[in-house]
Amino acid sequence: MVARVFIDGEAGTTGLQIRDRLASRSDIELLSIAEDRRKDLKARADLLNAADVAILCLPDEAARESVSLIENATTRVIDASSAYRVAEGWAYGFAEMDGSQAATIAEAKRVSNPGCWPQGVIACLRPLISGGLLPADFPVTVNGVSGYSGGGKGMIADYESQGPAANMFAPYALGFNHKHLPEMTAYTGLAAAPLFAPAVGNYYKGMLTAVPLRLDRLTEVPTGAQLHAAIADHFAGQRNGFVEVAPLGAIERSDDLNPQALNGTNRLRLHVFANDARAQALLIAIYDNLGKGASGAAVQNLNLMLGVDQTKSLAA
Ligand SMILES: NC(=O)C1=CN([C@@H]2O[C@H](COP(=O)(O)OP(=O)(O)OC[C@H]3O[C@@H](n4cnc5c(N)ncnc54)[C@H](OP(=O)(O)O)[C@@H]3O)[C@@H](O)[C@H]2O)C=CC1
Ligand SMILES: CC(=O)N[C@@H](CCC(=O)OP(=O)(O)O)C(=O)O
Repeated sequence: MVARVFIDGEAGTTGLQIRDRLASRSDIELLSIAEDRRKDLKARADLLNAADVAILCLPDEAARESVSLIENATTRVIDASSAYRVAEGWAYGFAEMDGSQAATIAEAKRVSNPGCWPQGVIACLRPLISGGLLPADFPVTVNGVSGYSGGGKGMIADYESQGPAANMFAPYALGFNHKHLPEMTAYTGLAAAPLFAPAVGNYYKGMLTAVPLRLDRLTEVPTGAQLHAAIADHFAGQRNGFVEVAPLGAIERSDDLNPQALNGTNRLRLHVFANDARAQALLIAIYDNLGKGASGAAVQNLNLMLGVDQTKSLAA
């Protein structure tokens, strides 16, 4: 069967990348909107209702509008915005998050694609909190750097107009109220929001999240080997998953800790570093903010929903 897919927001950064990934697929018919009617409610409503799956690559408010325009019971939705990440009735589209999440996504009518930042943080912390190595009320700080494409067309234009003169490393969200905090908190299993201090680098795409841990606060201090084993075990059972765990403390190539190392792929790689004598550890995740952080994850979720037994190449 050929599935009809409409990408609402197909001219944006995420939408274009999804289009590129689906263009050569013979099992998918892409429904496209005329350039001059991209924001026309009637034209969007017609295509949203004609689609088997609608992928929303829009600002939050426009994504909510698209959902409200769907009048039939058959159109399934993948929303790339942050409108529905912790909403009732929506499956969170991080397939490797738990053993059962891929099946939940496969059955869902409404899937919310994760934000780019939370996936790395959830991948690092969820196994440790659910495995009892860290308590839910552990005081967590998250740092990270993203390429400027994370800010969409507006930020891309801004950085590209400045070129090398643009800020190399610009911390932001300094009111500590970033829009990803609710999903980061909910799916890590933390009792309260972490202190999240992200930054944008002067490069196009690629992301690194870092969670430093002061373990000396705990009565039972896990070793680096125990932290690493809990994370590695958590992801060991993935079927066709894209999360990989580097050996404990391993930096095998100089490029391993480069935020751009997995650009152009749907992979997400985790690293654990530790000093047991000091009871300190650092958890790092590396991935492409436009790959596993957005378009790659959306295509992975689409494949699950369509029952495509995906190979690495289908999402990457
Ligand atoms: N970039 C990233 O790394 C990630 C982005 N996301 C999320 O995905 C969504 C899309 O982001 P991104 O692609 O970066 O954003 P862009 O700004 O690059 O693209 C958004 C697109 O939506 C279009 N649009 C805006 N309002 C409407 C409307 N009312 N009707 C129809 N089209 C509309 C815009 O039109 P126009 O071209 O005229 O501006 C634009 O083409 C956002 O919610 C974003 O937060 C999620 C994960 C990562
Ligand atoms: C560098 C940069 O600005 N990144 C964006 C996140 C991109 C993303 O994941 O967006 P959604 O949650 O809307 O899907 C930000 O921090 O707001």
